[in-house]
Amino acid sequence: MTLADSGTDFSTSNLVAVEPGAIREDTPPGSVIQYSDYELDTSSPYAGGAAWIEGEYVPASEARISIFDTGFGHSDLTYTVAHVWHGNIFRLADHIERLLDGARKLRLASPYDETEIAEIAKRCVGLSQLREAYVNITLTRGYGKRKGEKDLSKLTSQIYVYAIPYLWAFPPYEQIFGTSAVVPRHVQRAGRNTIDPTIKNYQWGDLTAASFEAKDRGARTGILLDADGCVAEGPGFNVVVVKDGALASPSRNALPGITRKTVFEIAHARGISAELRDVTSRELYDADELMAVTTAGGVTPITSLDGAAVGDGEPGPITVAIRDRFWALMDEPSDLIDTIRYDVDR
Ligand SMILES: Cc1ncc(COP(=O)(O)O)c(C=O)c1O
Repeated sequence: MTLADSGTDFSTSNLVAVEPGAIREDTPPGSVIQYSDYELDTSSPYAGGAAWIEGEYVPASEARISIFDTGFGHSDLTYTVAHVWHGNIFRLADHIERLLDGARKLRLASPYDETEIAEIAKRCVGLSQLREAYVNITLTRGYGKRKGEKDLSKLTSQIYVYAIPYLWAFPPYEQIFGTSAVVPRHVQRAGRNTIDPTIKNYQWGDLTAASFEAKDRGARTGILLDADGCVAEGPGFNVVVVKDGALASPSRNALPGITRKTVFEIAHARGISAELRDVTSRELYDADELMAVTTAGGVTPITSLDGAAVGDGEPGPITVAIRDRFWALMDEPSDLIDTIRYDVDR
């Protein structure tokens, strides 16, 4: 399938939402990515999306936060996005650990501990009834008693959580058939001495500019370099290069992605070398295979870079093997997954 005949409108957002009201995206028949077959009980106001805002569960459509929250005004926050697949939430503890590590670097105190955050997240999913969900946990510096308070010591931090139908950075058909990327000419990824990209944050100015440039140049997404010309990351994903059977991904100016961690573990379990290190732009263009890896897009083969084929222009064997193993993990009992309880009182 080419991108042109997929029928998708490649709007400027890097996330591809399912149809309004729908809870499933079309997936290629027989592929490893298949939604659960179930119906929502729409008598519950939480059906299809639930949020936790200031100590209360609310239907996602009613979730509102204060305009005075410095998360909004100054992007003074950190967040994570975990996913639920076939009723199992994946690596929630790792997501919360990364969230709280980021908070520590920002000197941002969490109002809840790991266990409490995990319970809230799982309950949002349970209430939503979604077997496949996108789960956002955002920790902001919050707001003060005085409207627009800027004295950081007078702000009360907040945690907001929501579970909604899956939002794909790379929808299933791109994960199966491949996608296209460009290296932006006009923007670089913020470096660690600016807005530290290892702390997951809503500063998306550079990533959004890259998405626009990619669209202008007829590609699906962008792979940003850093100020040294080394590979950083893309709008919502880590980049993994494959050369001569070995994997490499940038050790700096990129988020320590949970999906990338999983990809590396899968590789190591198969005796494939996988290394975090500087990756030069030359290595990007010389790669045998390229992967975009993210919670919101699994393991997606990038089959075209700056209009030229990557390798032979088809999803490569290592990428495909890792992608399939990644999705298989969602159904295997292990300490990577937690089964959601959907039977709790609504
Ligand atoms: C900028 C950026 N890099 C990388 C990733 C991938 O991280 P993860 O695998 O933890 O979802 C994301 C996820 O959304 C991201 O926003």
